[in-house]
Amino acid sequence: MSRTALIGTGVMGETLLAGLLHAGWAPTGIVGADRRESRRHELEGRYGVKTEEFAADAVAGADTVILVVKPQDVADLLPEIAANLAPGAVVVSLCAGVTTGQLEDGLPADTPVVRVMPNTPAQVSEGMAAVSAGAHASAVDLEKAVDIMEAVGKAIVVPERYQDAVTALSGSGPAYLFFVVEAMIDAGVGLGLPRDISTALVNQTMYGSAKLLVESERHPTLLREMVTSPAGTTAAALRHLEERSVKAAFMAAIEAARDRSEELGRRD
Ligand SMILES: NC(=O)C1=CN([C@@H]2O[C@H](COP(=O)(O)OP(=O)(O)OC[C@H]3O[C@@H](n4cnc5c(N)ncnc54)[C@H](OP(=O)(O)O)[C@@H]3O)[C@@H](O)[C@H]2O)C=CC1
Ligand SMILES: O=C(O)[C@@H]1CCC=N1
Repeated sequence: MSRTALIGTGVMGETLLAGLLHAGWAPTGIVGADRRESRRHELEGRYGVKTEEFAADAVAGADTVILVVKPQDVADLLPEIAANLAPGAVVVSLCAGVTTGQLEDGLPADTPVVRVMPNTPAQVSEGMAAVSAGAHASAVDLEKAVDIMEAVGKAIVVPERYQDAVTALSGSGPAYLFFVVEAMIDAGVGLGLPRDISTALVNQTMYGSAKLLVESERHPTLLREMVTSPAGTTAAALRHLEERSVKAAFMAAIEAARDRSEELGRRD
């Protein structure tokens, strides 16, 4: 029976764990590693998976090892798992900025490594992941990572040189949209709406707009123009956003995220 080790069970690790189980993966085939005892009990109780305190114990006998620790923790983790990695095991890293080359350098020679950038909508099976093969990963190894991510949403294969941009766009992307949602809810409250009513209006507007964008397959500019009546309310609002260079601010913000991803990849 195949065994998957999940190293790091914080926000993204738990998202993936829950998504895989929801997609029908057997809990007996997954072992999680978490250093905190209370967290291990929580995960075992909630998901029925086995857990280990030490990553080295979790990877022993695993054919797939998924790394979901903070990028800053990767350097300490690699020697720990390298010693116990089964021959031929694939290492799938979801860690922002960390390159396949850095991972390969810290793992036994020829270890197949796949770099993935997921996002949190995977919690509701609507994730978007980009997947890139390392130097020793075969097509089968790459497909294994794609299968894992397709269990919790969509996945595309991209050249690794795109990964920092992907991280900035779809990895961090949900946070930008939630930021816009927060701003709109606060604006509604500012206009005198009760917060629960403002929240219901904005949440469904966000959901409906996303669905319309995807299902209609129309360009967002067209969809925006459909809302913007001549000399109407939307035109008045959009003029304010343009005067305040909101699009440029988004571009600069996403460039900053890309730069930070590159910087995380330069850490020792
Ligand atoms: N959150 C997101 O939306 C996304 C996150 N990612 C990536 O996922 C990774 C995790 O992020 P996130 O889940 O947000 O962070 P969290 O801090 O929530 O989770 C990381 C977890 O890893 C644990 N950990 C660290 N070292 C070890 C170890 N040696 N053995 C076992 N567990 C360990 C941490 O434990 P402890 O608390 O004890 O340190 C923590 O529980 C990052 O690399 C991030 O770039 C990628 C895309 C999206
Ligand atoms: O903020 C971060 O660094 C991680 C990577 C992408 C989303 N969250």
